[in-house]
Amino acid sequence: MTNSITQNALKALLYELVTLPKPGLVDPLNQGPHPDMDVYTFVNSSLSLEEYFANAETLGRTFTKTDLTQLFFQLRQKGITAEQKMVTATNGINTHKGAIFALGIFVCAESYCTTNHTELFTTIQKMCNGLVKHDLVQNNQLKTAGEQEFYKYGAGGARAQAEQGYPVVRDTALPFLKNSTGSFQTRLLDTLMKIATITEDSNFIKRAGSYDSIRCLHKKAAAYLTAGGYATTEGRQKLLQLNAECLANNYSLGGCADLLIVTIFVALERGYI
Ligand SMILES: CC(C)(COP(=O)(O)OP(=O)(O)OC[C@H]1O[C@@H](n2cnc3c(N)ncnc32)[C@H](O[C@H]2O[C@H](COP(=O)(O)OP(=O)(O)OP(=O)(O)O)[C@@H](O)[C@H]2O)[C@@H]1O)[C@@H](O)C(=O)NCCC(=O)NCCS
Ligand SMILES: Nc1ncnc2[nH]cnc12
Repeated sequence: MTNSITQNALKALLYELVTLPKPGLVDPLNQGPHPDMDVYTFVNSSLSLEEYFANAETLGRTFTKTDLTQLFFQLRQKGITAEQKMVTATNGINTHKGAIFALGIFVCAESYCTTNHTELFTTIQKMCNGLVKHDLVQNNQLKTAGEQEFYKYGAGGARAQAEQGYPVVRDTALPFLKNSTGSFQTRLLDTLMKIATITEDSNFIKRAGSYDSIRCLHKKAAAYLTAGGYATTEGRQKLLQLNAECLANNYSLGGCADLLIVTIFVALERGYI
């Protein structure tokens, strides 16, 4: 039977998916600016990752060396295989590349921490120590959106979050979700928007074509929360407006979605939700 860490990882993917109405993202009512994927594509993608999370969990539990960067590089090999499985399950569509990276790290680290009685975010920092330098500074073939944005703007994207021990999750999203009240939908949507107030989402920046555009997203997400979030009529109106803008301009919040996924995972592990 699948153990609870792996189950919580799968739950986190599905909780994020069914949350609606999410701006710039796929949900059960809307494909947002992602015409090549829908909710079924994400269900197929999520289930294809079960074995990967189980492997990440085993890796964390059985790792005995002191240099935790070796744990990360062993996990990455499994992540590359998981990406191939995801692409097969989705007929070639990139649904969860960012989540394979981020949630894989959280699952592996959580499992390591449970066995070794260490703190989660510090363990992640140790696993990902030097990652930006390894992947971006010493890399002269910058191909992906994240790699090119590092070259153009110095933004470290998904790797920088990991190397810093996910400060967006640790200091902002997780305390926010823990203290939130109301329906699940309201809590998770508001947490997504909280994440969107501060995240340098490389997916959004790539689609918008400029780094400055992310400041505009930060402001709109903050205005939604100031209006009272999803529990208020004004908040809902602002969210629907942002949804429409994302659709019209082809903006995606893929990186924010991944950070919501890992926040949900930790909240489930700690019994906050
Ligand atoms: C380190 C990797 C994640 C590879 O990263 P990449 O170089 O692509 O770097 P980033 O762009 O920085 O991040 C990748 C995805 O991570 C999500 N993300 C973005 N910003 C953040 C952030 N600030 N914090 C956390 N996470 C973030 C986001 O994922 C979502 O968007 C995906 C779709 O986006 P993208 O791939 O750019 O777009 P396309 O497929 O072209 O489609 P369109 O949407 O434009 O149509 C989706 O998957 C969401 O999950 C970022 O995209 C990791 O993959 C890795 O380690 N790779 C290297 C493997 C390797 O080492 N190979 C060599 C052998 S050793
Ligand atoms: N719901 C979603 N829509 C689009 N990209 C995503 N990446 C992770 N979750 C996503």
